[in-house]
Amino acid sequence: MENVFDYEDIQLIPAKCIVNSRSECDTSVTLGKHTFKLPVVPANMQTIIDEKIAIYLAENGYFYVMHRFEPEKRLTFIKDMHARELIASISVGVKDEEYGFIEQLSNDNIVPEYITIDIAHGHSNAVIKMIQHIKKHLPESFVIAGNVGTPEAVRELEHAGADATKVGIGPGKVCITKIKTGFGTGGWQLAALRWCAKAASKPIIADGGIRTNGDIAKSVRFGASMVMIGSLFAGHEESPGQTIEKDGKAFKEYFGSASEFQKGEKKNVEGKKMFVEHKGSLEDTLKEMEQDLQSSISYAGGTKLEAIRNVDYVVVKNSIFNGDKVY
Ligand SMILES: NC(=O)C1=CN([C@@H]2O[C@H](COP(=O)(O)OP(=O)(O)OC[C@H]3O[C@@H](n4cnc5c(N)ncnc54)[C@H](OP(=O)(O)O)[C@@H]3O)[C@@H](O)[C@H]2O)C=CC1
Ligand SMILES: Nc1nc2c(ncn2[C@@H]2O[C@H](COP(=O)(O)O)[C@@H](O)[C@H]2O)c(=O)[nH]1
Repeated sequence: MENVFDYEDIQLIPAKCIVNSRSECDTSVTLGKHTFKLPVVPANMQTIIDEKIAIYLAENGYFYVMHRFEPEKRLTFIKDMHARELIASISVGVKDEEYGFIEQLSNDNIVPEYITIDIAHGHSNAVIKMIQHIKKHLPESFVIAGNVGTPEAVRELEHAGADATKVGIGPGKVCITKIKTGFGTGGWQLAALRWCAKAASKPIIADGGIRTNGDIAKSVRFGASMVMIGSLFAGHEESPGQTIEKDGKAFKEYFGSASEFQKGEKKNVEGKKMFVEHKGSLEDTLKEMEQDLQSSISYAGGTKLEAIRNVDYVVVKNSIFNGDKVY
């Protein structure tokens, strides 16, 4: 594979501005039958999202994906979201019991608007079978399948019926897949996204490796319809993780879905736990993301996200931070 690069290696090139204020720029995106305020979704991880955050996001026009690590709560969750006239967006795995769960939803006519098949190595017959099972029993649900890192995988999952694919194996902040297995898109996630996007005929969600708000615009430039983010959404007042205090400063836990902390055992561990600085309210982060993305659209010379897709770029090989820390 030629031209391998990652987020920090790229700068997008400005085009002539056509707005008088950044507030004229529209960051909304349509995925399936619904339009959302931002092309950003907090990761479906237990220290990133819970029921309260899901309700907040849905009520305020943001996309969300609930995690799958309390399976017994999913049915009530969908019913509760629908009772509030909000979209229901859940995750499933591929183990035997998940087949029964999908059939139960179908039998009870409970149809989540979005279902994300969330496993580490999504280019597999297990995921293909689950896509087909969901499409057979819940044909109205929009199916996001992942995670993958190659054009072949994108094509196969789309062909099986996935409505969108999720790209990113190993670029996550609490991921240790790249270290423990030697595989993945860690270190070249943006190039992998471009590679996959060229093969895709349906939306792609870029997952993992976003470290700054500018990386959202770069993901859109290289083919993402939506971006899934964990670490930037960890550490908020509302975040589910445990809070600790160290040297008078507050920190919150952020752990991988394949970590020992999530699994409760040391088996096939591919994730770790870290503590991130407490960073105020989720609402402020979402607002800042929107403003930064509006600014990105203005630099792209347009008024909508699509403008970013056509801008030129340069490869600056690890130099955009000029040796500075990110923040
Ligand atoms: N995006 C990423 O880079 C990664 C994300 N994760 C996250 O961690 C969570 C747990 O993922 P996962 O372990 O897949 O979920 P599960 O523990 O639910 O495993 C799903 C199924 O896939 C099998 N499986 C898992 N990994 C592989 C593999 N490399 N090759 C073949 N079969 C495999 C498992 O069997 P068995 O366990 O017996 O092998 C199991 O049957 C998910 O939320 C996932 O998104 C994990 C790693 C990487
Ligand atoms: N390899 C692993 N990847 C994981 C694990 N838990 C979650 N993830 C992935 O990371 C992203 C979030 O990345 P970030 O850079 O924004 O923090 C998440 O959406 C998953 O795809 C894990 O235990 N191991």
